[in-house]
Amino acid sequence: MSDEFDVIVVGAGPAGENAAARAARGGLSVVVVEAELVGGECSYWACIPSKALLRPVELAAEVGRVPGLTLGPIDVDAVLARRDEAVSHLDDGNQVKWVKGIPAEFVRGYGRLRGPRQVEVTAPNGATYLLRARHAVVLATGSRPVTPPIPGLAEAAPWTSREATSVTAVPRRLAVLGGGVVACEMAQALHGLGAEEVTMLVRGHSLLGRVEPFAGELLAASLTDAGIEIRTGVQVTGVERPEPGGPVTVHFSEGPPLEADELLVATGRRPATGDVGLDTVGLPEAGPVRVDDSMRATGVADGWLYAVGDVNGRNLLTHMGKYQARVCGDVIAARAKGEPDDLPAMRDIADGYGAPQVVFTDPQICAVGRAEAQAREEGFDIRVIEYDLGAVSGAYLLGDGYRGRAKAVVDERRRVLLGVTFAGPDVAELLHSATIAVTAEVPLDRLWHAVPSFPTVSEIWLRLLEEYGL
Ligand SMILES: Cc1cc2nc3c(=O)[nH]c(=O)nc-3n(C[C@H](O)[C@H](O)[C@H](O)COP(=O)(O)OP(=O)(O)OC[C@H]3O[C@@H](n4cnc5c(N)ncnc54)[C@H](O)[C@@H]3O)c2cc1C
Ligand SMILES: NC(=O)c1ccc[n+]([C@@H]2O[C@H](COP(=O)([O-])OP(=O)(O)OC[C@H]3O[C@@H](n4cnc5c(N)ncnc54)[C@H](O)[C@@H]3O)[C@@H](O)[C@H]2O)c1
Repeated sequence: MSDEFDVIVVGAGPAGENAAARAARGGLSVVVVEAELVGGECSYWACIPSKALLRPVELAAEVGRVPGLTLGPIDVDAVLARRDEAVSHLDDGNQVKWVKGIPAEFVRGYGRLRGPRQVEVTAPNGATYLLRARHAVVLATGSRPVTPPIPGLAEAAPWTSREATSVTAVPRRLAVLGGGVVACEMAQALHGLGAEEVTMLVRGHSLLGRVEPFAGELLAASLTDAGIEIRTGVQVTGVERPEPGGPVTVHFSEGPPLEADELLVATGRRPATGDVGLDTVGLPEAGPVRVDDSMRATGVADGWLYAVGDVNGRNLLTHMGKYQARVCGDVIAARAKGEPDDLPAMRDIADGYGAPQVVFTDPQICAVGRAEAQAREEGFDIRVIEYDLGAVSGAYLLGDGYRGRAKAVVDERRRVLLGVTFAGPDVAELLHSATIAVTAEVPLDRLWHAVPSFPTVSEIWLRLLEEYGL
């Protein structure tokens, strides 16, 4: 194998894979370096297994809302077996084949920058060798979970999202530290799969900090109704697990301690930059790799370094990492060939709009664009419209007691949408309509002519526009 390529991609999660594919499509030679499994966190320990665990729980909740259907107990072994299928039994053979077919060279090993355009790879057997890039190096190393510095926490061997998504025996008593996306999704999944006592320990006063407050409230009500305990405003002061594999005890600044069989720590993630040689190219070793809208790292002479996905800290979401990667691969190819590098598709615009995100709980929480508070902070002249999703015929027909709500933030000056949030069962597929409306800045008077079918949940669009006065 040659040691020189047009492009070196470090990290083969969804972002790295897509950057490599686009650069190769542009005619460049590419090598992909991956330390663990091609497909990254998303494929094996994050998006895919978590959704495989949540789906039966969500479906069970839906069945419970439709009179005439009787729900049997969930066959947990079958659910775990399907999860194992979904993560290809942690075998990335097919993904490696895919990378080779891009075409790209693939090497298994840990990559570190070693000065401009150079990456040192440490192979699984410990051998090291150097790769050189003629045009660009793309860092796509993802992120790692954060463990807060709580006395005794690290020693208590808590679960991260990896252990939670690869669960083989559901614990009877589960404590969950955090109130964000991972905490909510995994609390609901594991509770639905048999964890009898699930206690969420939330530092703040609401779930899902960044979304519209009503969405977090609806989700909290649903989790509580299902039997999950949510303790808000708690401060964890210490954790103990005297016997490895034995019960874990969580201590608080106030009130009695909590004993559980496992403790899941879901307190955010940080970009995986600690040990990738950023110091050798004059960048800070910690924190995200700052990039411009062509995904090129700022502060690097000659502009040969790029960063896509979680590692640049823009939006820690698979679809956003893949989008950035498409921009990045195309820009690198254009620059390498001396072609125009500023075509409309060659800049990251979507991250600035407010990335679309679905939280796959029951109810699902979907949002795109700016929430009301953010729009106000940014000084927009806004009007807010809200509507009860349960009052839409299509939603009513989905089941009894459908609880949901929608909210839209309108830029009054231009009469376009700045942001939309849906919370309710089965609303995930609605989100893309909102993403199009927000991204394309469709005037409300034009949106009025996008007639939703009857009786679908999409009629929420009609109701929101009527609320606005159309
Ligand atoms: C539990 C959970 C559920 C999630 N669910 C969703 C979801 O439903 N939808 C969604 O959009 N997002 C979800 N996310 C977020 C999503 O997983 C990430 O945004 C996504 O994986 C980021 O992709 P990436 O390619 O940047 O990084 P990763 O997927 O983390 O991949 C990075 C790759 O780089 C490799 N690597 C790291 N350092 C090196 C090195 N020095 N040399 C060689 N290789 C290296 C790693 O081994 C890894 O394979 C979830 C996250 C978690 C934790
Ligand atoms: N469906 C999805 O799209 C999906 C699912 C899971 C994860 N993700 C992505 O993965 C990333 C990581 O998710 P996450 O839930 O770990 O992070 P998060 O940022 O969503 O939530 C972190 C939570 O931990 C709390 N917290 C932080 N430090 C704490 C401390 N010291 N003590 C107590 N609580 C503390 C925060 O208040 C917050 O509630 C997110 O950015 C998310 O976008 C996406």
